[in-house]
Amino acid sequence: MSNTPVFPSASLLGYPRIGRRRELKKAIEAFWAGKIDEAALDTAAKEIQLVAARRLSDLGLNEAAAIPGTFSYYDQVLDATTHIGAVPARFGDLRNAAGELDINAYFTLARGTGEQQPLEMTKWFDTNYHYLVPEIGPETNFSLTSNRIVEQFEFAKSNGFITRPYLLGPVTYLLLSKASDGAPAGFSPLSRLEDVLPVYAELLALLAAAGASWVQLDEPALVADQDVPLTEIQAAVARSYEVLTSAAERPAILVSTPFGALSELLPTLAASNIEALHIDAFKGAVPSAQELALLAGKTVVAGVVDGHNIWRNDLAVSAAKLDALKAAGVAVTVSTSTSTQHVPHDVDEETTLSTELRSWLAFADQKVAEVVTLSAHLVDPASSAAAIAEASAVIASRATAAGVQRPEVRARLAALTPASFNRSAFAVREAAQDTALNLPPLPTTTIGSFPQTSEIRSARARANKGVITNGDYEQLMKDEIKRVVNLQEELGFDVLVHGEPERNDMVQYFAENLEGFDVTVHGWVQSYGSRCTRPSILWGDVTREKAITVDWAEYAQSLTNKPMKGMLTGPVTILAWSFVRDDQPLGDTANQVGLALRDEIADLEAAGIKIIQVDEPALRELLPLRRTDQAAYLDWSVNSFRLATAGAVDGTQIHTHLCYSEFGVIIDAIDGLDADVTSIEAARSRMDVVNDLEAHGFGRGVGPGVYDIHSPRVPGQAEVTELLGTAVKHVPARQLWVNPDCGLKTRGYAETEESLRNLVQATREVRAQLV
Ligand code: MET
Ligand SMILES: [Zn+2]
Repeated sequence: MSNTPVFPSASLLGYPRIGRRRELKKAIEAFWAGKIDEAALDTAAKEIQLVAARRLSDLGLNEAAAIPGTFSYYDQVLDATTHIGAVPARFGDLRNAAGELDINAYFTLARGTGEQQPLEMTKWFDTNYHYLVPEIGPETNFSLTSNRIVEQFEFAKSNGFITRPYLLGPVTYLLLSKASDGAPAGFSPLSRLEDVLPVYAELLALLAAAGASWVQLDEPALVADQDVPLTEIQAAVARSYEVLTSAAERPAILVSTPFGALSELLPTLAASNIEALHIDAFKGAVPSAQELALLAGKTVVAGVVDGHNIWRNDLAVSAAKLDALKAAGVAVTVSTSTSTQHVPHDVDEETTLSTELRSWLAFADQKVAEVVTLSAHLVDPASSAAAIAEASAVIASRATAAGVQRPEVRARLAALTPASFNRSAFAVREAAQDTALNLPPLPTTTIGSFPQTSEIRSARARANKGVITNGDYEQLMKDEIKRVVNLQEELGFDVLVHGEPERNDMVQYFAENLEGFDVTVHGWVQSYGSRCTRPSILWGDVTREKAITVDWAEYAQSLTNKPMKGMLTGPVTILAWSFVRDDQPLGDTANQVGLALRDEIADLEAAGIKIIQVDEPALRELLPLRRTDQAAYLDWSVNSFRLATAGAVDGTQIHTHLCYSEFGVIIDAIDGLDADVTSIEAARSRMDVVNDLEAHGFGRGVGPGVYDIHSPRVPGQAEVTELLGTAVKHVPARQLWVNPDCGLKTRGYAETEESLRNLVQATREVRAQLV
């Protein structure tokens, strides 16, 4: 590059792409259902991009390259996969006549086909966003097979916006990949770096030709400890940015490193010829003077505004960080710590929240304003002094607001002893539960939810609007519970569930019924693909005023002689899927939730419920990205679950459920939960987890999922039999449970019935072979 363009003084790392009213979800799902064609989908996607660009520009991001080109139809990792042509061989050739991976190929990778499972999905760093895992092997042919990001840039440009195209960086791409099915043992996707880089260079050349002044290469994997040795990663980073910066035609390069401090890799990036480096100065720290000296000549894009949580920024603290950077003599500009794809669009939409609570919050649009204010501070401190003082005043008032600290909650926490966290020995519990439950070998069960039909959703909407009475709503839910119970009886399940029709969401439902939380109306964030969640806001001390789930569980149990599982969401998941107060340790907040759940469990037991499942699908999600921080996290998270469950009597069987992760790393923690039975996602990874369970010597009940519920495909009986066959080879049959990977709420009834029927039939087949 001869002349480096100026990096915008205020920018965002990324912006929500689902649309302010989830327009993308609606368009994509309509496309999948065959209700709209590709052209209509394209029009909807363009409209979302345009609305976002106008909004960001109005909010003050009007320098060239300030607006991030982070729109995606499904996932930013899948975007990279389709751009560089990394289609796993098992899909065959998905390219169209023009040699491109078009939108149909794209969705095939995301959703699978009749024969092929989709790409595996796993969580994106310590967020609740899930990406599609690339499968890379020696056979992978890399070539430029999509121009989508170039076209998106051109579209924005034709409307007057010079955006900053986003691409997942090559090192992170390969570090997030897994070895393909055909790869030899020990194969490392990173070994394909040399073959990937030319495709990236080609893409950069196209972006430059289209007029992009800056491109953002996102390298979050560099802030997380990896299995690959650091020296190899350093070499890969150095090599990547040597190749990419030496390309003749390219935009200026910003490398972004969200989710924590860059530490050992900062000098490596500093030594490269990239033009700008983003650092997470919210979760990470301001780099030392020595580190900053290495960055001379580059623009430092300081992520001082948290992109991952919703609290109003302490502008005084951020301004001090920026001042320190400026004083060190670096060229500094202001940004968010991460993409704001992890927060909702706009606090101002939440008119049902109190003005007080709203004043404590900053969603994506408010974060833009914060970034703009802080960039003004760098130029002229006087210009933003009033805004900074106002933020300080609001944050101070939050500390003493009603409900933020409740003396009775604090007293109860202070009185906990080690005994509050322990049950009897497992052998004792097991004997008591065998007597109480009398289950067959390989007991069958489901994870809790049954399809949330449009009738259920519309009943809830009508009840919320007052169109039907609460009594009517309750009756409709009871009818649904009866249908779900009858279906399970008919299919032959051993342990039943009520189906959770009354729950809009497994966390929000509890948030709505506990003190200390508030819920939003429009606060959606993308979870994966077209799926969005609406995280609740945990802002105060948590208490339970009355029983939450007991009436439903009692009613469901009254319909059957089989055991009915009580169904609760665990403290860690409630925290992980809410926006959580940042003014006290997470462990204290988790224990407050744990105590509320403990009371609920006591009430369920009193109502005659013998099996209680406490879901912790998010246990892995909050795991710190640096190994040195993990033990402390696992300690408080596991303890909060134990606090919730340790009040149960020996004969009550406590289940837990985990999904969305590789479990190897947290298997000790899963063991530490001390649940009697653990169900785990396993079908997408084709039972990988049983090796971990075997190696660990996991000794309690376990149900590795045999049916991937994230895709609409129905697993055949033979497929389930085969998965179970694998499972019994690694886990003693007397410990084994049979269940789907996760709840069924996103599925339709037709495919659910067929899949569950196959599951029960396969179990009978495998049971018959047990001796
Ligand atoms: C994401 S885990 C879901 C667990 C919950 N019990 C359900 O079945 O939906
Ligand atoms: Zn699950």
